[in-house]
Amino acid sequence: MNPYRLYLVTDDQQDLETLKAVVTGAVAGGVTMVQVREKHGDVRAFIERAFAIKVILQGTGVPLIINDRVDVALAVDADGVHLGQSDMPADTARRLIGKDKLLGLSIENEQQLIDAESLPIDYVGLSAIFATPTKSNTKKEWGIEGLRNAVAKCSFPIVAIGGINASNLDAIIGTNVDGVALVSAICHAPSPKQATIDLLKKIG
Ligand SMILES: Cc1ncc(COP(=O)(O)OP(=O)(O)O)c(N)n1
Ligand SMILES: Cc1nc(C(=O)O)sc1CCOP(=O)(O)O
Ligand SMILES: [Mg+2]
Repeated sequence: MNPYRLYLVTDDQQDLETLKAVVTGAVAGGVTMVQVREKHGDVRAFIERAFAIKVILQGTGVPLIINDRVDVALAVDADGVHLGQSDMPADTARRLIGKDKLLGLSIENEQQLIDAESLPIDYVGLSAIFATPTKSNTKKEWGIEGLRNAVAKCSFPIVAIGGINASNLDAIIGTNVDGVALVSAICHAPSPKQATIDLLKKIG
Protein backbone atom coordinates (compact mmCIF):
# COMPACT_ATOMS: atom_id res chain seq x y z
CA MET A 1 0.00 0.00 0.00
CA ASN A 2 1.21 3.50 -0.86
CA PRO A 3 1.45 5.33 2.50
CA TYR A 4 1.67 8.76 0.82
CA ARG A 5 -1.72 8.58 -0.95
CA LEU A 6 -3.63 10.85 1.45
CA TYR A 7 -1.37 12.41 4.03
CA LEU A 8 -2.97 14.42 6.84
CA VAL A 9 -0.88 17.18 8.42
CA THR A 10 -2.39 18.38 11.69
CA ASP A 11 -3.37 21.96 12.51
CA ASP A 12 -1.39 23.25 15.50
CA GLN A 13 -4.07 25.87 16.19
CA GLN A 14 -6.58 23.18 17.17
CA ASP A 15 -6.87 22.21 20.83
CA LEU A 16 -6.08 18.66 21.91
CA GLU A 17 -9.68 17.42 21.89
CA THR A 18 -10.30 18.83 18.41
CA LEU A 19 -6.96 17.43 17.20
CA LYS A 20 -7.87 13.96 18.48
CA ALA A 21 -11.36 14.14 16.95
CA VAL A 22 -9.93 15.23 13.58
CA VAL A 23 -7.37 12.43 13.48
CA THR A 24 -9.90 9.82 14.64
CA GLY A 25 -12.31 10.89 11.89
CA ALA A 26 -9.61 11.06 9.23
CA VAL A 27 -8.35 7.58 10.11
CA ALA A 28 -11.92 6.23 10.00
CA GLY A 29 -12.24 7.83 6.56
CA GLY A 30 -9.08 6.14 5.31
CA VAL A 31 -6.23 8.65 5.58
CA THR A 32 -2.93 6.83 4.88
CA MET A 33 -0.39 8.86 6.89
CA VAL A 34 -0.54 11.45 9.69
CA GLN A 35 2.01 14.15 10.48
CA VAL A 36 1.85 15.98 13.80
CA ARG A 37 2.95 19.56 13.06
CA GLU A 38 3.46 21.92 15.99
CA LYS A 39 4.85 25.38 15.35
CA HIS A 40 3.96 27.32 18.51
CA GLY A 41 4.02 25.29 21.72
CA ASP A 42 6.97 24.03 23.75
CA VAL A 43 8.58 20.62 23.31
CA ARG A 44 6.66 19.11 26.23
CA ALA A 45 3.33 20.02 24.65
CA PHE A 46 4.56 18.69 21.30
CA ILE A 47 5.40 15.33 22.89
CA GLU A 48 2.02 15.20 24.67
CA ARG A 49 0.08 15.92 21.48
CA ALA A 50 2.21 13.52 19.44
CA PHE A 51 1.72 10.78 22.00
CA ALA A 52 -2.07 11.32 21.98
CA ILE A 53 -2.05 10.85 18.21
CA LYS A 54 0.20 7.80 18.49
CA VAL A 55 -2.43 6.17 20.74
CA ILE A 56 -5.14 6.83 18.11
CA LEU A 57 -2.98 5.41 15.30
CA GLN A 58 -1.85 2.33 17.23
CA GLY A 59 -3.03 -0.81 15.43
CA THR A 60 -4.42 1.06 12.42
CA GLY A 61 -1.37 0.67 10.17
CA VAL A 62 -1.33 4.44 9.59
CA PRO A 63 2.23 5.76 10.09
CA LEU A 64 2.88 8.63 12.51
CA ILE A 65 5.29 11.30 11.26
CA ILE A 66 6.66 14.13 13.39
CA ASN A 67 7.34 17.50 11.80
CA ASP A 68 10.69 19.26 12.36
CA ARG A 69 11.87 17.51 15.54
CA VAL A 70 13.91 14.32 15.58
CA ASP A 71 13.98 14.39 19.40
CA VAL A 72 10.16 14.34 19.54
CA ALA A 73 10.04 11.53 16.95
CA LEU A 74 12.45 9.50 19.09
CA ALA A 75 10.60 10.35 22.31
CA VAL A 76 7.30 8.93 21.05
CA ASP A 77 8.88 6.25 18.83
CA ALA A 78 7.13 7.67 15.77
CA ASP A 79 7.34 6.00 12.36
CA GLY A 80 9.25 8.90 10.87
CA VAL A 81 10.10 12.56 10.71
CA HIS A 82 9.54 15.34 8.17
CA LEU A 83 12.30 17.93 7.81
CA GLY A 84 12.46 21.30 6.11
CA GLN A 85 15.51 22.91 4.53
CA SER A 86 16.45 24.71 7.76
CA ASP A 87 15.79 21.76 10.06
CA MET A 88 18.35 19.10 11.02
CA PRO A 89 20.33 17.89 7.97
CA ALA A 90 18.92 14.70 6.48
CA ASP A 91 22.08 12.62 6.94
CA THR A 92 22.28 13.56 10.64
CA ALA A 93 18.60 12.76 11.11
CA ARG A 94 19.02 9.41 9.38
CA ARG A 95 21.91 8.53 11.67
CA LEU A 96 19.74 9.28 14.71
CA ILE A 97 16.47 7.65 13.63
CA GLY A 98 17.97 4.58 11.97
CA LYS A 99 17.36 3.02 8.57
CA ASP A 100 13.85 1.71 9.25
CA LYS A 101 12.09 5.02 9.96
CA LEU A 102 10.59 7.23 7.27
CA LEU A 103 12.38 10.48 6.47
CA GLY A 104 10.71 13.20 4.41
CA LEU A 105 12.28 16.43 3.15
CA SER A 106 10.64 19.63 1.91
CA ILE A 107 11.87 20.74 -1.51
CA GLU A 108 11.47 24.41 -2.41
CA ASN A 109 13.35 24.76 -5.70
CA GLU A 110 14.86 22.89 -8.65
CA GLN A 111 18.39 22.78 -7.22
CA GLN A 112 17.15 21.21 -3.97
CA LEU A 113 15.33 18.61 -6.05
CA ILE A 114 18.61 17.66 -7.74
CA ASP A 115 20.58 17.70 -4.48
CA ALA A 116 17.98 15.48 -2.79
CA GLU A 117 18.92 12.58 -5.05
CA SER A 118 22.02 11.87 -2.96
CA LEU A 119 20.31 12.23 0.43
CA PRO A 120 19.18 9.34 2.68
CA ILE A 121 15.48 10.25 2.48
CA ASP A 122 12.31 8.28 1.68
CA TYR A 123 10.09 10.94 0.15
CA VAL A 124 9.94 14.56 -0.93
CA GLY A 125 7.31 17.13 0.10
CA LEU A 126 7.07 19.51 -2.86
CA SER A 127 6.67 22.95 -1.30
CA ALA A 128 4.35 24.59 -2.19
CA ILE A 129 2.06 23.64 -5.05
CA PHE A 130 -0.21 26.65 -4.40
CA ALA A 131 -0.05 29.53 -1.93
CA THR A 132 -1.92 28.76 1.28
CA PRO A 133 -2.99 30.76 4.33
CA THR A 134 -2.04 27.75 6.47
CA LYS A 135 1.68 28.43 5.93
CA SER A 136 2.63 31.96 5.02
CA ASN A 137 6.42 31.54 4.59
CA THR A 138 6.52 29.23 1.57
CA LYS A 139 9.18 30.14 -1.02
CA LYS A 140 7.74 29.02 -4.35
CA GLU A 141 4.53 27.96 -6.07
CA TRP A 142 5.29 24.98 -8.28
CA GLY A 143 1.81 24.90 -9.81
CA ILE A 144 0.52 21.92 -11.78
CA GLU A 145 3.19 21.99 -14.50
CA GLY A 146 6.00 22.41 -11.96
CA LEU A 147 4.64 19.43 -10.05
CA ARG A 148 4.40 17.36 -13.24
CA ASN A 149 8.03 18.13 -14.12
CA ALA A 150 9.23 17.33 -10.59
CA VAL A 151 7.40 13.98 -10.64
CA ALA A 152 9.09 13.13 -13.95
CA LYS A 153 12.57 14.02 -12.64
CA CYS A 154 12.62 12.80 -9.06
CA SER A 155 13.47 9.22 -8.09
CA PHE A 156 11.76 9.53 -4.68
CA PRO A 157 8.01 9.44 -4.10
CA ILE A 158 6.66 13.01 -4.19
CA VAL A 159 3.96 14.34 -1.89
CA ALA A 160 2.27 17.52 -3.11
CA ILE A 161 1.47 20.09 -0.41
CA GLY A 162 0.03 23.59 -0.23
CA GLY A 163 -3.46 24.79 -1.06
CA ILE A 164 -4.78 21.39 -2.10
CA ASN A 165 -8.50 20.70 -1.75
CA ALA A 166 -11.36 18.96 -3.54
CA SER A 167 -11.54 21.70 -6.18
CA ASN A 168 -7.97 21.25 -7.50
CA LEU A 169 -7.36 17.59 -6.62
CA ASP A 170 -8.15 16.21 -10.09
CA ALA A 171 -5.40 18.34 -11.64
CA ILE A 172 -2.95 17.30 -8.91
CA ILE A 173 -3.72 13.60 -9.40
CA GLY A 174 -3.37 14.05 -13.16
CA THR A 175 0.38 14.65 -12.66
CA ASN A 176 0.86 11.08 -11.35
CA VAL A 177 2.10 12.40 -8.03
CA ASP A 178 2.50 9.73 -5.34
CA GLY A 179 0.50 11.50 -2.66
CA VAL A 180 -1.19 14.66 -1.45
CA ALA A 181 -0.68 16.25 1.96
CA LEU A 182 -3.18 18.70 3.34
CA VAL A 183 -4.27 20.49 6.47
CA SER A 184 -7.42 22.57 6.09
CA ALA A 185 -9.33 20.36 3.64
CA ILE A 186 -9.58 17.77 6.44
CA CYS A 187 -8.91 19.62 9.72
CA HIS A 188 -11.44 22.39 9.00
CA ALA A 189 -14.08 20.22 7.34
CA PRO A 190 -17.46 19.87 9.11
CA SER A 191 -16.80 16.11 9.10
CA PRO A 192 -13.11 15.15 8.78
CA LYS A 193 -14.21 11.55 8.15
CA GLN A 194 -16.54 12.46 5.27
CA ALA A 195 -14.00 14.88 3.81
CA THR A 196 -11.39 12.11 3.82
CA ILE A 197 -13.79 9.69 2.13
CA ASP A 198 -14.63 12.28 -0.54
CA LEU A 199 -10.96 13.14 -1.16
CA LEU A 200 -10.03 9.45 -1.48
CA LYS A 201 -12.83 8.90 -4.03
CA LYS A 202 -11.23 11.57 -6.19
CA ILE A 203 -7.72 10.21 -5.68
CA GLY A 204 -8.92 6.77 -6.78
C1 LIG B 1 4.59 16.58 3.70
C2 LIG B 1 5.16 17.89 4.07
N1 LIG B 1 5.73 18.63 3.11
C3 LIG B 1 6.25 19.84 3.43
C4 LIG B 1 6.18 20.31 4.73
C5 LIG B 1 6.77 21.64 5.10
O1 LIG B 1 7.90 21.48 5.92
P1 LIG B 1 8.81 22.77 6.27
O2 LIG B 1 9.28 23.33 4.99
O3 LIG B 1 9.84 22.36 7.23
O4 LIG B 1 7.80 23.76 6.94
P2 LIG B 1 6.99 23.56 8.30
O5 LIG B 1 5.89 22.57 8.06
O6 LIG B 1 7.93 23.02 9.32
O7 LIG B 1 6.48 24.90 8.64
C6 LIG B 1 5.57 19.51 5.68
N2 LIG B 1 5.47 19.89 6.96
N3 LIG B 1 5.07 18.31 5.33
C1 LIG C 1 2.53 22.41 6.38
C2 LIG C 1 2.63 23.00 5.04
N1 LIG C 1 3.80 22.98 4.33
C3 LIG C 1 3.65 23.59 3.15
C4 LIG C 1 4.72 23.77 2.21
O1 LIG C 1 4.45 24.24 1.10
O2 LIG C 1 5.84 23.44 2.57
S1 LIG C 1 2.12 24.18 2.87
C5 LIG C 1 1.60 23.61 4.36
C6 LIG C 1 0.23 23.78 4.85
C7 LIG C 1 -0.77 23.17 3.89
O3 LIG C 1 -2.00 23.50 4.39
P1 LIG C 1 -3.30 23.52 3.50
O4 LIG C 1 -3.54 22.12 3.08
O5 LIG C 1 -4.34 24.03 4.45
O6 LIG C 1 -3.05 24.44 2.35
MG1 LIG D 1 9.87 22.16 9.13
